[in-house]
Amino acid sequence: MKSAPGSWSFTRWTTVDQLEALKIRHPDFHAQLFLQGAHLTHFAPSNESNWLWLSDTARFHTGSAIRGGIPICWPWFGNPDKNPEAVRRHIRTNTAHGFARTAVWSLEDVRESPDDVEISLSLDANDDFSDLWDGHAKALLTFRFSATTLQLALTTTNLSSTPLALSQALHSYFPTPDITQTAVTGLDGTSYIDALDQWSHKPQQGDVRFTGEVDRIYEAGFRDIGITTTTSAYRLCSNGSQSAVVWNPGPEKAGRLSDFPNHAWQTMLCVETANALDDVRVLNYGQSHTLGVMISRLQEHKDSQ
Ligand SMILES: O=P(O)(O)OC[C@H]1O[C@H](O)[C@H](O)[C@@H](O)[C@@H]1O
Repeated sequence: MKSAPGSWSFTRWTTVDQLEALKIRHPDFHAQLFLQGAHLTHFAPSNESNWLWLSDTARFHTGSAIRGGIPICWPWFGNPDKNPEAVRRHIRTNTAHGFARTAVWSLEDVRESPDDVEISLSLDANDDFSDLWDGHAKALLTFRFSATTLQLALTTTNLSSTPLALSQALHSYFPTPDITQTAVTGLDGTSYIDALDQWSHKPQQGDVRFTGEVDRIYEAGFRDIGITTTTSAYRLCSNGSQSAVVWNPGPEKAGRLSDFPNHAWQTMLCVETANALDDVRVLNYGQSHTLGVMISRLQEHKDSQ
C-alpha cells in the first residue's frame, strides 16, 4: 500500500543543489537517494561510515551522472559498440551505460517498519527516449535498507512487441583506505574479459589485487563476491546475474574521468552486479527479469581507521 508523504516517519524529501532526493533517517540506519538516476549515494547503519564511495567533487546537476554511490547502468552497460549485436541494434547514441542514470525516475512506493525501509522507483522508457534507444520497457528498482543489509532489486519488463536484449549493471562504488591493500575475493578459478588487453579472455587465479588500472568483466562460475580492505569486509550476494565488473581507473584514467579527483583511485573500487556480454537477457513482450544484489558489511575496524 502506498504511504502518503505526510505519513512517512523516517523518509523525507530534500534538495541537493539541482536535484530532488529522499533522505532516510531510521533509528538503525541512514540513506540518501536521488530521483535522477534512482541513484543511491549514501547508506550507513547507525554509527557506521557510508558503505558507498562518493566523490568529493560529485556534482548534483540536472542531466549529469553522479560520480559514486550506485549508478544504474540501463538498458545497456558500457560502450554501445562493446555490446553484443542484439543489444547494439536498439541503441542510437554513443553514450556509455544507457540513459537511466541521468533520467528522472518516479517514486512508486515507500514502506517503513521498525526494522526496515523499502523504497521503489520506476522509469517508463517509452518514446521520450527514442532518440537514444529503440524500445519500450519499464524499470522498477526497489531498495531495501535495514540495520545489517542493503538490497537492490531492478526488475525490467519489456513493453514492446520486439524482443528486448538487455545489458545492465548496478555500478556499485565502495571505499577503501588503500586500494593496494584491497582484495576482491570469490572469483578464483573463474575467467574474465580484460577490457585493457583487447578484450581477451583470461583465467583468474587467486584474489583480484590492484596495482593500477583494472577493468574486467567476470563471467559465470562465481557465487558471492567479497571485498576485503584494511578496515572492512563486504559481501555481495547477487541474483539474476552471471557476470560482474571489477573496475578501478588507476592514476592515468582517473585524470580523464569527470568529477573524479586525481588521487581518488587510491581509495575506491567498483564491483558491479551485472548482465553483460554473454549474460545479456532477452525479454519477449510482457516478460520480466530481475537483477539484484544484497550487500552486507562484515566488520569495520574503527581503531585502524
Ligand atoms: O565514467 P563512467 O561512464 O561512469 O564509467 C566508469 C567505468 O564504468 C565501468 O566500470 C566500465 O567498465 C569502465 O570502463 C568505465 O570507465
